[in-house]
Amino acid sequence: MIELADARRTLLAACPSIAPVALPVARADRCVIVADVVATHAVPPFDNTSVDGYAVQAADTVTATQDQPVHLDVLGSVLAGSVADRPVEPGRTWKVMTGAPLPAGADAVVMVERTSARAGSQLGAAGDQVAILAPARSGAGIRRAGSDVRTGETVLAAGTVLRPAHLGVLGSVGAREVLVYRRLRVGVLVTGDELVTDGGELRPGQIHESNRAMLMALLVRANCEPMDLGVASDDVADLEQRLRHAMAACDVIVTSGGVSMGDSDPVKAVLERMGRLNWMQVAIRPAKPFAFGVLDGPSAPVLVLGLPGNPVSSLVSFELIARPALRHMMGHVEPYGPSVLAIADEQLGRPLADGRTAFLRVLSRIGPDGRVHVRPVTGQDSHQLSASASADALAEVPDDRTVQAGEDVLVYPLS
Ligand SMILES: Nc1nc2c(c(=O)[nH]1)N[C@H]1C(S)=C(S)[C@@H](COP(=O)(O)OP(=O)(O)OC[C@H]3O[C@@H](n4cnc5c(N)ncnc54)[C@H](O)[C@@H]3O)O[C@H]1N2
Ligand code: MOO
Repeated sequence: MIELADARRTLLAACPSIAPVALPVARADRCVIVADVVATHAVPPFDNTSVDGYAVQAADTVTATQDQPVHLDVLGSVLAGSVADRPVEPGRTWKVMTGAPLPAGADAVVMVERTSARAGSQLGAAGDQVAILAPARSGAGIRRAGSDVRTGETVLAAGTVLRPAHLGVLGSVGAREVLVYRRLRVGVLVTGDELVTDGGELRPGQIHESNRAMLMALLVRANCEPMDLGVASDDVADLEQRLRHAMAACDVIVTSGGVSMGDSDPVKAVLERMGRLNWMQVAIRPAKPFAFGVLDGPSAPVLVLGLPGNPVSSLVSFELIARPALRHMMGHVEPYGPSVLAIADEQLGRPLADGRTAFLRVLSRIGPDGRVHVRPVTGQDSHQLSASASADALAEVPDDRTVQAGEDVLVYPLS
């Protein structure tokens, strides 16, 4: 058996690289950017007002009180998107709306609530007078040019995993497209003669298929574009035909089933004929068997990831081995998910010492101490998917020990 860390290292080293692509900003969420993004202009591009109010010279307002307001002549109104056509001079003011350019000559904006003109009032035409009820500090109510982003500043560094606010930042500096590692197109092929996909009556020996929808959803959550390759029967010709079709359309093919020691595993037979595959026995429970290889696709190399068929094994294999490889190909500097040091609320035992690190499915909660607490779900066998579905994390329990209630344990949130 091979340790998980070694299996992951070997796999990551074998992953083909993917050419970057320029995506419209609105379609780039969760992608990793390839190069630094440098602002070609300042944000905001000009001094502007942060409130609805009156742009003034602060010196004019020093004596203003509720009882003895300062009266200023209104030059007109400036809306966001328009510009004042003359400066503010002593005794004068422009009514300004949030985001409007600060008129020249003004050094403060008095909120409309601190004037005799209440919010929503129409007062703001040239010739009106407004009463200022409180003094304004110089600089109040003003957002300076470049106070968010300076010209020439690196707003996003290469390697950033884009989140919604980053897309906003790209918009704010005028970027329409961004160079990213693109989402991988990943074909999902489940295998097994016993699998029924149409929800119909089960004949003796048959079971309903469960892994395809699960793996496709896991891929979406990993920011990939899954492609359903259907269910291959244990017929070699059918399988080969499906795989060849997939190689033309996909960057990666994920298979489920047929990677253990079974006599008639067609996946093994076909993949071995198409390229060199690495068959691994990873020292983890579940998800021991795993296969991978790089096939010569018609236009580019195609990575094949062979997950075990047992549904829980498939899930755990994806989380611990396949997803890091996909993330690596999509430019993630940190391909592995986050871990949390949690407290075991119950004993996290293992049925037998078999040289494999157990990844028990656990349910987490935040305790009154503010820390993450976990307890195992009931049903830890690799066919007991319904039990695992109620878990939200994997707890790592080394082969040679049991984690006692109250002890710390490393956990990995599930997708
Ligand atoms: N002699 C040995 N036998 C097994 C070993 C071993 O080391 N020596 N390893 C076991 C482990 S661990 C696992 S995990 C499984 C992996 O088996 P395969 O990847 O070859 O998967 P299959 O044999 O095709 O299926 C296993 C099991 O899962 C069911 N299955 C498969 N695909 C689906 C699906 N899409 N939906 C629902 N259920 C599925 C299948 O019917 C089998 O019951 O091997 C052990 N054996
Ligand atoms: O690795 Mo298997 O997943 O133990 O059942």
